[in-house]
Amino acid sequence: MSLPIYLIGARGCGKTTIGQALSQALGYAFSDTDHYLQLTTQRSVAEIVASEGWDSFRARETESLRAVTAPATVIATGGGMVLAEVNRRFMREHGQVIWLNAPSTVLADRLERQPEAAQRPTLTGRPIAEEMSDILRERAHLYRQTAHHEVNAMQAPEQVVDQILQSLSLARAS
Ligand SMILES: Nc1ncnc2c1ncn2[C@@H]1O[C@H](COP(=O)(O)OP(=O)(O)OP(=O)(O)O)[C@@H](O)[C@H]1O
Ligand SMILES: O=C(O)C1=C[C@@H](O)[C@@H](O)[C@H](O)C1
Ligand SMILES: [Mg+2]
Repeated sequence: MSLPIYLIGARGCGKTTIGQALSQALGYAFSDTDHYLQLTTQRSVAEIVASEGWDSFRARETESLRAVTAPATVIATGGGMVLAEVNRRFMREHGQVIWLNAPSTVLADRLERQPEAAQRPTLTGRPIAEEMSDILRERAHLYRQTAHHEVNAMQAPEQVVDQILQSLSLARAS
């Protein structure tokens, strides 16, 4: 049985972009916990947070992780999935976990180009460059301790996918 592959990392590191390409390369299904929540609630992340608050969003996020977990599936997780110990343990126990790592300056640049504010509401109210620097400082150790493999997410998407395949000793399906 092929274990699920979880992609973790901060906003803008490419979990959705790389996850879709990786799933195609492997012939796996693709799921995204943020998209799953959007579909099942018919609300954006920003709307859920505005009406219920972050704690409720985080609880829903934990449910979404369990709901999308399936064999032969690449799962793009929300940037804050690693905050809860229960989520960190679940991912390590149920699959292979990949951290897409890039400096905060690169992440902030990508998010400035494509903010998608409905799915990425501000976490701190601070300018994006400062926020991403703070977020990585707070979370880097959680991404590191949760991941089985760390991949350089500054490379072109095709190279990121190849590095993940090499890390997992998996060949491309085609
Ligand atoms: N390796 C890459 N090189 C250049 N640009 C990239 C790369 N990966 C992703 N991007 C771009 O960065 C932006 C954010 O990517 P994406 O939405 O996949 O990130 P994410 O990790 O899923 O973010 P979130 O946690 O907010 O869902 C997109 O505009 C995407 O095209
Ligand atoms: O880094 C975070 O805490 C978040 C990342 C996004 O994927 C969304 O899950 C949400 O905007 C929160
Ligand atoms: Mg995403």
